[in-house]
Amino acid sequence: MTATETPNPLEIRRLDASSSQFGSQLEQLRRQLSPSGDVVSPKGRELTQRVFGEPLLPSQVVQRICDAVQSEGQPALLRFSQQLDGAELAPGRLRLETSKLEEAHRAAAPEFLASIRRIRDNILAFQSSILHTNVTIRPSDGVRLDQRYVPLRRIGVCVPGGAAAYPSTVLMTVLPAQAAGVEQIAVVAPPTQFGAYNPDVLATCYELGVREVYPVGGAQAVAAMAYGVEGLPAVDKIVGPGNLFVALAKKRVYGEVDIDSIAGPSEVVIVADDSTHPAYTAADMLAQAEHSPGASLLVTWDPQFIDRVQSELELQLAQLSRSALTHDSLNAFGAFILVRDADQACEVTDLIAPEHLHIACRHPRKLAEKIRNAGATFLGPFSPVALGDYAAGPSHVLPTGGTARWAAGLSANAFLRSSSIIEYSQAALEDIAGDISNLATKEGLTAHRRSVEIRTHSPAAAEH
Ligand SMILES: NC(=O)c1ccc[n+]([C@@H]2O[C@H](COP(=O)([O-])OP(=O)(O)OC[C@H]3O[C@@H](n4cnc5c(N)ncnc54)[C@H](O)[C@@H]3O)[C@@H](O)[C@H]2O)c1
Ligand SMILES: N[C@H](CO)Cc1c[nH]c[nH+]1
Ligand SMILES: [Zn+2]
Repeated sequence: MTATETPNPLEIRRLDASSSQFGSQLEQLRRQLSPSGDVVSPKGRELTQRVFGEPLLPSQVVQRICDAVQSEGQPALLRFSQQLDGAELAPGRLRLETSKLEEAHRAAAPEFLASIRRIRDNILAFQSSILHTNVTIRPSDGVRLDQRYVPLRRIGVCVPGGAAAYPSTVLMTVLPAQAAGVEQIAVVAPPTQFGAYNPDVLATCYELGVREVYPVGGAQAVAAMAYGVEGLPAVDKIVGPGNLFVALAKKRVYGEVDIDSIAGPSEVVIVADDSTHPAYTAADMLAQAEHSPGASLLVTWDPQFIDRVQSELELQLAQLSRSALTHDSLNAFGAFILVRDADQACEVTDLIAPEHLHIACRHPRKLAEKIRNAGATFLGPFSPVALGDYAAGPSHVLPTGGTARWAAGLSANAFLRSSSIIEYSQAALEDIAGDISNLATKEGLTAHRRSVEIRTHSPAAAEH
């Protein structure tokens, strides 16, 4: 920016719960964050027009891409990588050579690798301790029931690479999978300096023992992992975050494969009062907005606190390396929400169902108990979201866009499939045979009834 240019003012929307328009304003905000919002930036619209020759919605773009990759395979994957990411990938070998990963690892700074190893230990300690374990019960004589957990065989991980590089996402996806015992892990990241060509991403993959890295991103990478293409065998489950196109593609391929959740653009609701420093709250809002896009919503019952945070935001923004992106993200997706009191703050938070909830007010744990819907909750002034993003142990891959109402964050348990085992003795079957007959008769399924009676009331049964 030159000295004569003035920056756009920071104009974060202000919502007031006492206003008659509050309901519709909040609804509009929720729609904007939702993955079914189907809203894309002007730049994105331009790209769509150029590639597809018409102004399609993101969901229509994703449908075109997934259909083409499913029917044509690798040629469609390469074509979209060229058209959307400007990448000229060779048809012969899609997967990055292991030597590239090894090189990045060798060149990595020892302090970086030391941090990766310490964080790995934190994540593995947490993820291993929450793993489901097999359950056996013997509710009566001759009856044994088991719930058995088996790791998935092969999974695919999306690592974003559009606006920032995410070695932390490699840690937060691969380690839970490894804690669960998954053997085959394929990582996809866009063919960019922030994605599959990022030395930190590659060094982290190598450090964790990942050897399958593919320089593809967006909906085309998700479709390739779901359907399988030459050089990239299909996976059983796709996990990891991404932009709207990645999120919509995961939604679309669900059923062909499993997915973790819709982990789209990052968001935080901060419930705060004057017991926390406004500089902390501003820093937390900026941290989320710098994901670009990233939504930062402050919910408070203290109007002066909002003004103090606004001043802090202006001060701190000027010092950030990603200042312009962060500024635009705050203007587009940020909000100050003034509520009546702590109870209304909980109601509003539950309606938004944010990916991250940071409660930075008095008695945070008490408030947390009143809120049902949040991907991950951070309590008190010294638990910023960045702690969970990078180091604490729970995965930072969390449900976004209101999906925390029903979805959970990624964890080692997401890589386990459960199945039940049922074993009865003849005497135990005889005990329950009458009930089965009654229900089977009601359903008119006489062959079902007979399959039990033949074991309990027949000459064959008498032989046992
Ligand atoms: N929820 C979480 O756990 C979590 C973790 C890390 C990051 N994030 C979020 O993930 C997002 C990552 O975004 P990103 O920018 O890095 O992108 P990304 O790497 O997820 O996707 C980039 C790809 O999208 C495709 N694409 C871009 N514009 C397109 C268009 N107009 N049409 C079709 N395809 C298009 C391109 O192929 C590109 O390679 C951020 O919003 C960040 O907040 C979320
Ligand atoms: N806040 C993102 C979604 O939870 C994760 C992340 C990675 N790096 C920094 N932050
Ligand atoms: Zn973050």
